[in-house]
Amino acid sequence: MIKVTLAQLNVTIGDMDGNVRKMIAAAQRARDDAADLVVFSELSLTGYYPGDLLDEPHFMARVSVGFEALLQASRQMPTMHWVVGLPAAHAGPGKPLRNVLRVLRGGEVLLEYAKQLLPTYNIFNERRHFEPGPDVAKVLRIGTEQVGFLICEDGWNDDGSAYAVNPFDRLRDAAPDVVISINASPSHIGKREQRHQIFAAASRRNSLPILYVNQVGGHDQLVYDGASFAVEPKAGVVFEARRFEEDVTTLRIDAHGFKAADGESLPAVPCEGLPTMAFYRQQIVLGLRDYARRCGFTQAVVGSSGGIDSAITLALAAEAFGPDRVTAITMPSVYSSAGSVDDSQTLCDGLGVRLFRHPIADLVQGYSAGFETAFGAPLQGLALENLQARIRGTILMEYSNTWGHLLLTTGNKSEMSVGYCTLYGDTNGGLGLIGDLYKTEVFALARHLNQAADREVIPRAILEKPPSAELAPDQKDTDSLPPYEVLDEVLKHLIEGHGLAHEEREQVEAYVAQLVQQPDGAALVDRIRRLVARSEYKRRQAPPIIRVRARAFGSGRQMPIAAQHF
Ligand SMILES: Nc1ncnc2c1ncn2[C@@H]1O[C@H](COP(=O)(O)OP(=O)(O)OC[C@H]2O[C@@H]([n+]3cccc(C(=O)O)c3)[C@H](O)[C@@H]2O)[C@@H](O)[C@H]1O
Ligand SMILES: Nc1ncnc2c1ncn2[C@@H]1O[C@H](COP(=O)(O)OP(=O)(O)OP(=O)(O)O)[C@@H](O)[C@H]1O
Ligand SMILES: NC(=O)CC[C@H](N)C(=O)O
Repeated sequence: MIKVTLAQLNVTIGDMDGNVRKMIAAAQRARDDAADLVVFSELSLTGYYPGDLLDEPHFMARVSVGFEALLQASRQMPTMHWVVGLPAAHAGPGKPLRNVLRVLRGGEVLLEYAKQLLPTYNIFNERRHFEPGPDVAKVLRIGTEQVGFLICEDGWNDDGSAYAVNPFDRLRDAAPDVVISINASPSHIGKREQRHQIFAAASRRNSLPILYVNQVGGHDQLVYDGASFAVEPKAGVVFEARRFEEDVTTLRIDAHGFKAADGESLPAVPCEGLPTMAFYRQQIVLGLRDYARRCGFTQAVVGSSGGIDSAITLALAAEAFGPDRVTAITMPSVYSSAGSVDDSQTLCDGLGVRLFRHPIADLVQGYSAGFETAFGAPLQGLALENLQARIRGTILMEYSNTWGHLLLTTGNKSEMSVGYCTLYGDTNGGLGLIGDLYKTEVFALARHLNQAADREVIPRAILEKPPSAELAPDQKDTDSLPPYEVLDEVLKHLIEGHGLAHEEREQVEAYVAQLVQQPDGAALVDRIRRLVARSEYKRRQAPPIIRVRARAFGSGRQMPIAAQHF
């Protein structure tokens, strides 16, 4: 029997000093639990993923200093093994670095294993910096057990579908008693269940118990949900760590599998994860909190239109920062409905968020007059519509500059897909919270927030009004776009592809198949396809958004702009 402590930590990319402090604190807890080893996540020393910081000599010099500090700390706890992840120099041909795991004890490195399968798809880009490790299993005796090692993607090819190499093959030959897998696995809807399924299958096929340790926390657009777990060949997933939080937990491993630190059996792990909207909420709140914390923001500002997008953005910001740290600004123009101000007031009163009023009619008039004087033509049509959005965007940026608030942009995935937003206007901002949610999902999230709180967090008037940009008289989104129920299904078909879970994919494909049978249905799909392609330039200039789906705009969908898309 050995005791192992999984250290699911929220490390910060590049903060080697802070990460080492966190790792040492977790190791001390492991020592207090009399653990034989403490396991940290993939690239735990640097945080995942450092990107081109890996090319900076200063960065790698700080990695060396941090690693020395870990070695030094391991001398103070001489009987315990530390499993740490870091980038390490590679002397052979190819890239100068490898993504490695080292086992330390008493100030010595007992083993080094280099990641073999380097993900370079979707949001991952590891082959840009790392050379793959050789197809060799590394196993070490720790106490009574033989322990084998894997790093994240190494465990994702046991069905042989993605790479020529399957690291499980060599590992199975080496026949360890248990496998430690260190990971940095970002979450999106369905990801936890996908991990369980892949690792339960690999555990069964190879007859190997596996302990899977993930990092937790938000890093730019990605959120890591933690949810580290243990899986046994026969029983499947037998343990799960906390989700969206740090967790340092000690388990026992023996010939019969995993047990709690005191030898008791572990509570059952539910198969089902969080319902979709509860998941979105937690993912976004953690993503925002960590983004703001790491960038030094303690307050946020949002333009409040009385519409659903700004309402949900304000509600999530109030949850992440606390309502007293969030400012809303309502900026009515001559086209704004009375509801835009009144509903904003009701919303902000309910949230406990301060609402400022800054009408823009005079500014619009002043700009228009200046334009006409200078150029001899009036501002009209789309240019006049966009001017309102840009004046609002400028006021929000000036507020942000003056008081140091993070401006949250409110675009959802439906409008970002088709470019239904004004550049340098409502796209202004530092971070988008709902940019990976389709408009129909924004409504569903609002209903979820109300249900969960058992009150109208999002007032009924906001939930029930037809979406409108209110930039022209009696304007409705449906004047320019198909109803969101239709648009969203077509967009999922065009954008999400294999990122959709099986059931949702079937639903979407069936919907689109029947739509194209309708008169004008095929033309509508074509029109939407063109809108998506043509608005790539807007998405390239848009702020980062928090990813909740497998295929989010940003690094996960790298499309050319000046190109023929179909
Ligand atoms: N490929 C390309 N690369 C770089 N720039 C490109 C470009 N194609 C056009 N452009 C430029 O982009 C600009 C046009 O884009 P932009 O100024 O944004 O304006 P535009 O896309 O023409 O109009 C904004 C649309 O969004 C709608 N809207 C606005 C605000 C809020 C909401 C809402 O409900 O949320 C909806 C509005 O009703 C209108 O349909 C022009 O300067 C054009 O030259
Ligand atoms: N009258 C307004 N006062 C303050 N901000 C506004 C106003 N109108 C628009 N905005 C800002 O611009 C964003 C885009 O708003 P718009 O109403 O044009 O479209 P939307 O995508 O339907 O958003 P929402 O559902 O929040 O209304 C809003 O979310 C809000 O941040
Ligand atoms: N860091 C990694 O290797 C992550 C890749 C892996 N397939 C995941 O998303 O979990």
